[in-house]
Formats: sequence, structure tokens, C-alpha cells
Amino acid sequence: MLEMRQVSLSFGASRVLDAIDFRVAPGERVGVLGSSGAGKSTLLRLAAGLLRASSGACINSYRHSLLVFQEPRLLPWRSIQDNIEIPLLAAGCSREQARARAGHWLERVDLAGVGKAWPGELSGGMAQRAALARAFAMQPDLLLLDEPFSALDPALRAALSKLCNECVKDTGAALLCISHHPHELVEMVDRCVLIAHGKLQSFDFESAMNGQTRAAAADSLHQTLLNQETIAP
Ligand SMILES: Nc1ncnc2c1ncn2[C@@H]1O[C@H](COP(=O)(O)OP(=O)(O)OP(=O)(O)O)[C@@H](O)[C@H]1O
Repeated sequence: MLEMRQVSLSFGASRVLDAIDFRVAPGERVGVLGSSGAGKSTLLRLAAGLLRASSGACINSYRHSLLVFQEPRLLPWRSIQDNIEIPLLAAGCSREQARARAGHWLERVDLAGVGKAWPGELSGGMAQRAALARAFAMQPDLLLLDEPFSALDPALRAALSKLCNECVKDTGAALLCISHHPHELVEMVDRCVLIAHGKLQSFDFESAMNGQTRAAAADSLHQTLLNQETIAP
């Protein structure tokens, strides 16, 4: 369980999160939306333990939380296979285990056959798939995605969101995912929170769908976001 109780976080005089209460239960998939600078990455970094709350309590009792960034962050001087194996070896896997797990996940993200390639030889989409394979190979029980596909073109972004969604479902990991694209996010998560002016607002798909499709819920979410950006606190 990830639980934030009355968490505030400020950078200097600027309060980014203001007394928020927030939970992600095991296996739950939660989306995070908000305008640029609203505090989405701050929320994820707090969950990952990279930032400390200025006040309140942030308790992350997941065994292994893993943050995937917007850029793949592969080691450029090591092969793709090595990039996946190195964190596994560091976590205590044997060489055989690491090799087998890396092979499995490379195949799962459609990169079987490129294990020996260098990161610089991969396209942006392939590199991000390798980053996903590296993340899933570590068997996280909480996956934190900080807009990992936003640098890709829309078709590739949709394909990778779908692949990532399938992998999350296969592993049963909990998911906390930032996106600027409500229509993709509704396919990936059970519920959403919107960040604005330091506060969280829950967005319930079921009531937004009102018997309609997820796309209709995404339209409603998109409209809520637009309103947030035009309405002062
Ligand atoms: N290390 C830091 N030091 C000072 N200010 C910071 C730091 N990290 C973030 N901020 C500020 O906190 C606010 C929230 O930043 P954050 O990156 O969480 O926003 P975001 O919603 O993820 O934005 P975007 O969608 O543009 O990535 C911004 O005003 C940002 O400038």
C-alpha cells in the first residue's frame, strides 16, 4: 500500500502539494493528470522516495517500487541485454536467472534478437520498450510511470501504452501513471486523480461514463482539465 496522509511539499516558498490524502492499493491502477507544473512528477518522486514531504506522512509499504522516466535512461556503453541484467545482478539474481529473465522480457516487448545491440542503435520506441523490459524484469509491485511515452509519435505512444497495460495486468503490479493524454490513460487505469493548486481531485470513471464508453469518460476528463486550466483557485 502507498499512503499519503495530509502530505504537503514545498520548494522554497512555493507549495506544490497542499495537505493531500492519497492511496494506491495493491493491484490498483491510478492515473495522474494536471497542467504543466501542477506537481505530477513531484507526487511520483515522493511515492518513489526521491523526495521527502515537508509535512504529513508518506508511507510506501510496497516491496519494490520502480520509477520509469520519460527518457529511457539506458547505459549507452552496455548492450541492451546487459542493461536489463545489470540491475537484476545488483539485486542478487544469479547470472542464469538474470539472463533468463532479461530474455523473457525482451521477447515480451518484441525486442527478441536485439539483446546484443547498443542503445544508440535503437529507435526511440525500441529504447523505451527496452526500458520497460528492464523495469518489468525487476518484478516491481508498484510501477511509477512518469510520462514514459510522451516523446513518441501518437501511433507509437498508443501501441506502447497498450503493451505496458498488458504487462501491468499480467504481473498484477499496482500502477501510478502520469499522462497528458486522457484518452490513452482511461485505457490503462481504474481511476484518476487531477492535481491543481496543490490539491488532488478524484475522477471516477464509472460515474463519468454514465453507461457510455471509456472514450466518453475521457472526453469528460479532458473537459475537466481544460476547465482547471482556465479557472483560478
Ligand atoms: N527540485 C525542485 N526544486 C525547485 N522547484 C521544483 C523542483 N522540482 C519541481 N519544482 C517545481 O515544482 C512545481 C511542480 O513540478 P512538477 O515537475 O511536479 O510538475 P509537473 O506537473 O510534473 O509538470 P510537467 O507536466 O510540466 O512535467 C513546478 O513549479 C516546478 O518548477
